[in-house]
Amino acid sequence: DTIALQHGAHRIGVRTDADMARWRSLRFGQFIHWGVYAIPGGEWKGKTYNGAAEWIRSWKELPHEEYDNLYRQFNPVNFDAQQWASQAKEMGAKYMIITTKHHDGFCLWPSKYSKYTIAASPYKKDLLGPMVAAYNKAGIDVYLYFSIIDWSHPDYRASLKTAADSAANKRFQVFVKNQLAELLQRYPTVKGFWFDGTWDDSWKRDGAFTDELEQYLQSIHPGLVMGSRLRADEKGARHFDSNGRLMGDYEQGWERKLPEKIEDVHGNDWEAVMTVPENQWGYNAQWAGHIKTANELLEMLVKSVSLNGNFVLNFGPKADGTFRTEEQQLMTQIGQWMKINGEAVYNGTYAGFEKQDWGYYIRKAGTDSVYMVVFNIPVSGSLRVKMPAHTSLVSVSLQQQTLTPELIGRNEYFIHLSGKQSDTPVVILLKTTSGENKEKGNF
Ligand SMILES: C[C@@H]1N[C@@H](c2cn(-c3ccccc3)nn2)[C@H](O)[C@@H]1O
Repeated sequence: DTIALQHGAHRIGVRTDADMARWRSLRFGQFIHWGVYAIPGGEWKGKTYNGAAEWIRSWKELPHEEYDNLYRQFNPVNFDAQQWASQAKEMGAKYMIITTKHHDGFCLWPSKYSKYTIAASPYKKDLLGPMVAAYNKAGIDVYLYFSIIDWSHPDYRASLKTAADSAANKRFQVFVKNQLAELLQRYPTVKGFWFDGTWDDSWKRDGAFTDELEQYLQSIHPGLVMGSRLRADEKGARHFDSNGRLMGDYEQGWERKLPEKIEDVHGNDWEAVMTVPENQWGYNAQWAGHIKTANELLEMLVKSVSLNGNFVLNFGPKADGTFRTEEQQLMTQIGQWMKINGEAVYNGTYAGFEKQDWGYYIRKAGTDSVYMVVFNIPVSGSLRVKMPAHTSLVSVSLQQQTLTPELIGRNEYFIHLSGKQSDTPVVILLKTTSGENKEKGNF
C-alpha cells in the first residue's frame, strides 16, 4: 500500500494535454553542449583528460583558477545561429536542447544574477536569443538545459553540514529560481527545461523546494515540459517517488542507454539522450574510442520510438562556434534517411507487435499504419510478421510498391525481400485493421 507523500508524484499516468502531445510527436531532438569547456576540448598543456570534456574543471591537472578564467578567451566569432538551425533541420530534428549553463556555471546568456556570463567574455552578446529565434524560425522547438550544480557560485553546497551551509543553500535556491524565471522571461517561446546535476544531497533532501519550484515554473509558463530529473520527494527519492510513481512529465533517466523492451518504461513517457563518442558531451578534440555511425544512431532513434520514447542526439560545437566535420557529416547522413523515412519516426508510438529479429515496429499515433524498420535482412530474405490478436493485415508496401506477403500460419506472414540488399534501414508500411482475420487471411 502507498505511503502519504506531500511532495511525490502529483499525477498518475501520462500527461494528456496538447503541450505534452506535441513533445511526444516530435520524437527526434538535437542536444547541444556548448560552453567554455570547448576551449580546452579535453586537453590541457599537451595532456589528454580521459573524462568527459565538459568535466575538465574537475581534473587535478587544470587548476580551478585557470579554468575559471577561460571565459576571457571565449569569443565564438564563427557562431551562426541560422547555420546551426538549418543543419539541425536538415538532420530532421524537431526539437533542440541547449546548455544555458553547465555544471561550471558559465551562462550563455547575460544573466543579471551572475557575473560569470557571456556578457563578461570578449563576445559579449547573448547567444541564446539568436539560437531560439533561428531554431523556432526553422520549425524546431527549443528546450533549455539547466544545471542545478553550479561550481562557480559561492553559495553552492553539495551537502549541508552546518547552519551556515543551510543558509548558503537557501540563498542558492533563490538564485536558481531567479535564473529560471529570467530565462522564461527572456525566451518565452521555449517549451521546457532539461534539468541536470540534481543528484547532490543538498538538492535531494529538500523535496519540498523541488516540488514548489516545478509548480512555480508551471504557474509562470503553463504547459512547460520538464522531465523527472528535477524532483525529489520528501524522502529523497528521485525520478520515481517513494511509492514508485514517476515525478515530472517523462522519465529522464536514459542517459547514454536505452530500454530493451516495453516493460522497461512502465507506461511512462520517456526520453533517451545519446553521445556520438562513448562519453563526450562538450567538444573533445581527441574523440578517441568508438564513434557511432549514422546507421547505429538511426537504430537507436528507431528503437526508442518503437518503445514509445524520444531520442536526442548530442553535438559539441567548437569554441569558435563551428561544428567538427564528423558531426556535420552525421547530420547530413541522418538527414538523408529522415527526409525519405521520417514518416516512420515522427508521431511514432509502440505498435504492440511481437518483436522480430529483423528490426522494429512503429505505429503512427492513432492510426492503423504500422511501419517495419528493417536493420537486419535475414539470409532467407523472409521477414516474419505475427499479427497481434484481433488485428488483420490489409496491405504491405515498400516505397509505395505493393508487396504480397505469404501466409505461413494463423495470422502470421513472411514478407519476402529476396535479393534486396541495403546499406541503410529499409522501411515497410503495413496497413492493418482491427477484427479477426478472415479464414484465408486477406492474401
Ligand atoms: C547530459 C549529461 N549529464 C552530465 C553528467 C552526467 N554525470 C554523471 C555523474 C556521475 C555518474 C554518471 C553520470 N555527471 N554529469 C554530462 O556532463 C552531460 O551534461
